[in-house]
This record gives sequence, structure tokens and C-alpha cells, in this order.
Amino acid sequence: MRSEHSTGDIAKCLRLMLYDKPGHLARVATEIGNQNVRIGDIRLIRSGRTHSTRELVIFVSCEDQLEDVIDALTLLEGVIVEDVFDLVQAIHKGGKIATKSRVDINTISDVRKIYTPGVAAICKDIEQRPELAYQYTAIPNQVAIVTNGTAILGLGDIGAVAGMPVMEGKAALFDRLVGVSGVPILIQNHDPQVIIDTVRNIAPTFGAIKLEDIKAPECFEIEDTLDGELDIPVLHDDQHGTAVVVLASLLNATRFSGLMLRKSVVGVIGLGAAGMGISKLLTSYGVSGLIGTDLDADACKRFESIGGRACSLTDVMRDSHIVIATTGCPQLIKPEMVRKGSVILALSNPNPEIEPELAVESGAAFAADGKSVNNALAFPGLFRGALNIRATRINDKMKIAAAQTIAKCAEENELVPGLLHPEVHQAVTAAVERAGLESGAIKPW
Ligand SMILES: NC(=O)c1ccc[n+]([C@@H]2O[C@H](COP(=O)([O-])OP(=O)(O)OC[C@H]3O[C@@H](n4cnc5c(N)ncnc54)[C@H](O)[C@@H]3O)[C@@H](O)[C@H]2O)c1
Ligand SMILES: O=C(O)C[C@H](O)C(=O)O
Ligand SMILES: [Mg+2]
Repeated sequence: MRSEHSTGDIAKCLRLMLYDKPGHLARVATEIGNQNVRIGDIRLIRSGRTHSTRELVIFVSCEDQLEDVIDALTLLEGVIVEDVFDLVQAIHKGGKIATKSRVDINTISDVRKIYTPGVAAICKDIEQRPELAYQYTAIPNQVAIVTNGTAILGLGDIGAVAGMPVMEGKAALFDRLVGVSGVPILIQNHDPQVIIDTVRNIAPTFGAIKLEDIKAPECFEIEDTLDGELDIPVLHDDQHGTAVVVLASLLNATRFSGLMLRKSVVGVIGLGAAGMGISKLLTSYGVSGLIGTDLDADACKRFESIGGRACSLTDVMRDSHIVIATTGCPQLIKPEMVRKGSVILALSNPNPEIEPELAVESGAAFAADGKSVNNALAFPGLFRGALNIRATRINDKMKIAAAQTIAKCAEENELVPGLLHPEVHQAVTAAVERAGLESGAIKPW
């Protein structure tokens, strides 16, 4: 019987002991399908004489649906549900990152070279010529990922420690995609001055600073002050990484739909960190028809100070060719609000303001959510490129070059390429290096 639940994206793993005879696995799969549940990987764990054990990944929408699947399987002859576990929890056990040695330590002579007394000579060399730290330490490849936990995804102020899994995720992507060592720094404090002082004091450890999930308006003061004071790049990913990937997707969306981006009315819903970062980069790119809305009057004022026009949510939805939502409010955009032929980027994570499929069913020409239009397409190459040329900052020319490159890497009819596209991060790195060198974003040594 078909379940009343929708198909979901919570990944669970079932460990099943099954009769090992032809067709039995198919019956199990059919029963799971009858519950409106998709199946992912299937792995053979143990093969016995009469029974085998398999692990099946399934995607459910809620715990009740999982219970329905288990109940249905339990009723099938020759099926024993041995275990059920949550794949997301499983992958987080022990954390996702670690600091590892890059050198072999096999003999005591190795120890004397990498550690005391040999290391002292390197320390003295760096004392004499500080720039040698860029040759003889990990500093130029390390990026601090700094949060105070005030805007973790769209979950709000859940605290810095609760945000650690996101910071570890960003660090894991840094390593995997561009070989940068990302180091989470959790600062449990709301006072912008404390964040500024802390980051300034630890900055010598790093080649760059990535601010993450710090809410508006504090994020603006923190970034502006640190950017002015430090001679390494300081970039708030939620503002600028997001802006780059939005610009990339709009370059493609307007190409596909025949709109002219610079002449389009772009409506921004949610004028916090992401909304303002996006608005500033679009303005710098030459978009002049920016309208926007926020529940907070000060956020609207800030938007107007950069040339946007604040109005109501209804006005934004009615008047915009392109709508970009960054509010953290799932389902804020109702189907009846969607303007025919518009482009809708509902970017809040973990859940968008409107599901892209629903937006398209409701008349949008293109729609995407924050899982695909995600700043992880931008930040690895932005930082890798800046570190490679020892840039002192990541300027708008570098951001626009990154966006144009991401847009070019997309396949026909894709707004942006997949995150694991083999070339995108290398291509963005090269574009950022070029734009940084051409625009003088480097410090003379
Ligand atoms: N896809 C991506 O790459 C990406 C990147 C950054 C942020 N985001 C998402 O964007 C959302 C916001 O993040 P942020 O860092 O900008 O947070 P933020 O707290 O700085 O800003 C959120 C803003 O939305 C406004 N807002 C809240 N509810 C609203 C409503 N109903 N109508 C109008 N405005 C409303 C708030 O007043 C605030 O100004 C989060 O869900 C986050 O996951 C996505
Ligand atoms: O973390 C993400 O997936 C993107 C972005 O930085 C966000 O805060 O939502
Ligand atoms: Mg973020």
C-alpha cells in the first residue's frame, strides 16, 4: 500500500538479514517503494549459506515513515531488521577533520629535525626574516573559519559550538577541493569588538580569515574593521561567497531566459548578511533595478544606502524578474506569489523559501535552492587563488571573475555546475589569481 508520506531526504541505513534466494531482495525493494521511500546504495555485508546481510540506504521524510518501512519489512517472510542507523550521525562520529603530520617520523633523528633541537634554527631564521614563515610553516595554507554561532545556516543563534559541524564541513571541503587547511575558530561571544580583537590576535597563524555564519548587522562591522586592519584577506562567506555563486547562476539564468541582467528588476528577500552581500556585488556588476524587503527597518535602511528600494514582500514578488530569498524562513514564498517567467533562487538552508519544483510548477522559468546555489562553489577557489598570489584582500574584480568562471563551468541548462565538478575549483582559482594580479590586490614584498 502506498504511504501518505512524501518522499524525503533523511538518509537512514537499514541492516537486514535476508533469505538468500533469487527475487527476495526485489520483494524487499518493492515493499520499501510501496511506502513511497527511495533506495540509495545497497551493500552486501555478509553472505551465509541460507541468509545474507545487506545494508540498504533509504531516504525518508520523517521518523514515522521510517517506522512504517520497518513495520512493513518485519511482516515480510525471511526478513530480519537487524539495525537502523542515521547516516548523517554516523558520518559525524568523532568529527570530520583532524590535523595530520605532513612529515614521516620514524627515527629519533627525524624527531630531532622536525622538533627540538633542529626546529630552533628555523625559528631563529624566521625571527630574522619574518617572511620566511611563508616558506617554512603551514601559515600560508591555513585559513581560520571563524564563527560566533549567531546565524548558523538558517537555524539562527544556536551558539558557536552547535555551529561546529558546519565549520568542520567547510574545512573538509577546503581540504578536499583545493588543499587548504581550514581551522574552525569558535568564539562564544556576541560583542563585535571581542570578535575583532580575538581574530586580530590570532591572525598571524593564518594566510586568510573566513568569517562564517555571523549574523547581520554585526558581520558588517567585524568584516570591515578586520579588512582594514589586517594585511591578509578577510572574507565573510555568507556575504561574498554567496554573492559570487548568485551572480554566476544569474549570468546563466538570464542567458537561458533572454533577460538582460543589468536591466532586470532583482528582488532580494531578507537583507541580512547574504542579502546585502548579494545586493552589493550585483550593484558592482551593474545591476541598477534592485528592490528588497526585510522585517527589520534598519536592514531596509542599509539596503537603501547602497541604492536599493525597500518595499513589501508582495511588491517584490510582483515586480521582480529575478527573486533571491535569504531569510532563513522555509516556505515563505507561496505558490500564488510566483510571477510567471521569473527566476527564483530560494537560498535558505537547510530548507528553502520555496521548493524549486513547486516554484517551476507555479510558473517560474528557473528556480533553485541553497543546496545547489551554494557558496561552497565559490569560497574554495576564492581563498585558494588569493593565497596563491598572497593577496591582501579579495576585491570585487576577483569575485566577479570567480562568478563568470563558475557560470562557464555549468553544463547547458544548468544554472551552476555541481560542487564536485572536476575543474570548477581549479578554474576559479586561476581566474581569481589573474584578477587579483591585474587589480593590484597583492602586497609588495
Ligand atoms: N545558499 C547559500 O550559499 C547561502 C549562503 C549564505 C546564507 N544562506 C542562507 O540564507 C539565510 C540567511 O543567512 P544570513 O547569514 O544572511 O542571516 P542573517 O541573520 O544575517 O539575515 C537574515 C535576514 O532575513 C531577515 N528576515 C527573516 N525573516 C524574514 C521574513 N519573513 N521576511 C523578510 N526578511 C526576513 C532578517 O531580518 C535578517 O535581516 C540562511 O538560511 C542561510 O542558510 C545561504
Ligand atoms: O553552509 C551552507 O550550506 C551555505 C551557507 O554558508 C549557509 O550559511 O547557509
Ligand atoms: Mg554560512
